Amino acid sequence: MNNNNNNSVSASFKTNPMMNLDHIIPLDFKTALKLPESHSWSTTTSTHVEVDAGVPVVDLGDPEAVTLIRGACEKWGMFQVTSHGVPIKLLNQIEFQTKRLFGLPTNQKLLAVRSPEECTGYGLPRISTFFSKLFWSEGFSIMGSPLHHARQLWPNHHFDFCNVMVEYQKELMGLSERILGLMFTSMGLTQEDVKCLSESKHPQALLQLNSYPVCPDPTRAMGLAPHTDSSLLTLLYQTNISGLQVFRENVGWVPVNPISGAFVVNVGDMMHIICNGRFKTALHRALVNQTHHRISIAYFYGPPKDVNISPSIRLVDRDHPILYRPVTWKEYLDSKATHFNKALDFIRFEV
Ligand SMILES: O=C(O)CCC(=O)C(=O)O
Ligand SMILES: [Fe+2]
Repeated sequence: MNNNNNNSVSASFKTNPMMNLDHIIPLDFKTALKLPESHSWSTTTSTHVEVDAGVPVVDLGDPEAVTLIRGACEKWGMFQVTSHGVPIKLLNQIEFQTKRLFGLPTNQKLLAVRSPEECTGYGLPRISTFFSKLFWSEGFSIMGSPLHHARQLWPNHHFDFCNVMVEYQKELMGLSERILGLMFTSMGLTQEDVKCLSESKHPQALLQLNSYPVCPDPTRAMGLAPHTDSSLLTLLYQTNISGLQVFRENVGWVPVNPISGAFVVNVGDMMHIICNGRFKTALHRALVNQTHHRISIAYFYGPPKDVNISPSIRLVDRDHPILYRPVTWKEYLDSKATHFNKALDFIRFEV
């Protein structure tokens, strides 16, 4: 990934006037025996419904995979994927390195804190700025090589961490492209129909390591508040501890139970725009628990920064009027950094 890409996304966060350090520096969770007022949410997080069928699981080796993907994206905006080809050894390595990072003492993690101007490094999730209460979580964001921050954490022992993070991003870029292709095929779109992406040389991606420490009062705490991802698609590896939930209209919050070695695939806002709303963008959140430290690893795959993204004309007709005006990912991220979950409304045509 080149530095240009890096700069363009960080610029979106740089211009966000709401950034302040309270919303960047996480609590020292280990010393908190009680949930502090600053982290106590009035909305209860314990309500969830059980549904007969959960988020669909798609085996990429299944001849029906394309059909299953379409159904899942239309109904849920999410599915879990197995037989994806990413080596289990790499998944174990990234889990190990992520736990190694978050297991460091707080004062050491703060050596790699993200500055208000940047989008990489250690800190609270960026969406914290939109809420008066703080999240029970911490994160570490990476674009390309994490060398700069990793060196601050481990001056002499950062090589394994960096190698695993770089290798993981390479693998997940390949898998993202493959799944994106299957999504387009499932809607009958060819390369020609999504030229803006197929001609592009520089897709952008961000790797986000998330940590949800053991929490003294999980029913009043929030790991990560409800949001949609701004990406084309997100590949989430949630290891074996549950906490992720997806919202379904007329149903409520549905737990997304971990499947060993599987990725959760989220349809992001950019994909929702390209397919003129046919695929849902997944509204999801993460809850915390009292017994297990949970980690997750999110890989956000997006379009090149300055290519106009708009609904494919193949998916626009009398029954499906065009929903969104063209927008670049750069523009959209700026808007999301100001309007958060309302950003799609700002580019939606009046009907
Ligand atoms: O930790 C999870 O399960 C969800 C993480 C997530 O949604 C994100 O990083 O955007
Ligand atoms: Fe997310």
